[in-house]
Amino acid sequence: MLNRAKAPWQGMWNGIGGKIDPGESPDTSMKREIAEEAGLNIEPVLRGCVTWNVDHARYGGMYVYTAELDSDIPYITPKQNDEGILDWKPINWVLDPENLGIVSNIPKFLPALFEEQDMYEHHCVYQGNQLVDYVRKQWAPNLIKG
Ligand SMILES: Nc1nc2c([nH]c(=O)n2[C@H]2C[C@H](O)[C@@H](COP(=O)(O)OP(=O)(O)OP(=O)(O)O)O2)c(=O)[nH]1
Repeated sequence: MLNRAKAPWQGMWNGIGGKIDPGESPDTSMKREIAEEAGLNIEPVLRGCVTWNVDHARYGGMYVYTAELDSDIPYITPKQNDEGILDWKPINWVLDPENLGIVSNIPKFLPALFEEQDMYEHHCVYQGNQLVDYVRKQWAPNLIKG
C-alpha cells in the first residue's frame, strides 16, 4: 500500500498506480508504475475495472490488477519515496470498514479480485467526497492488451 504524499487522498493508503502514458497499454503501464514506485518487477494480472462519477458528473475509471510475489523477495518497509510511504498491510486491516485511513472504495472492490474468478466493473457513486452507492456488474476486457 502507498500512503499518498499528494492529492488526491493525501495521507491515505491506496494501492499503487498511475496514469497510462500515451502509446502504452494498461498492462505495460501497470508494470512500469510498480517498477517506478515500488522497485518491483511484476507480471500484472488484470482483474477488473473501477469506474466512478462524482455529483453526476466527472466520470472516470481505472483498471485493477493483482500480482504474485516471491515470498523471499528482499523488501524492507516502511519505505519512503517521492510518492509517499510504502508498506505491506494485512488484508484484514485493509478491508476493515472502520479503517478510515484507506481510500474508501478499496473495501468494496478488493475482495472480488482475490476471491472470485469473474471480473467486474465496480461502479462507485460519490456525492462530494462521500461514497454513496456501489454496484458491480460482470465485465470483460476488450482490446486493451498490448
Ligand atoms: N483506490 C482508488 N484509487 C483510485 C481511484 N481513482 C483513482 O484515480 N485512483 C488511483 C489511481 C492513481 O494511482 C491515483 C490517482 O492519483 P494521480 O491521478 O495523481 O496519479 P498518480 O500521481 O498516482 O500517477 P502518475 O501521476 O504517477 O501517473 O489513485 C479510486 O476510485 N479508488
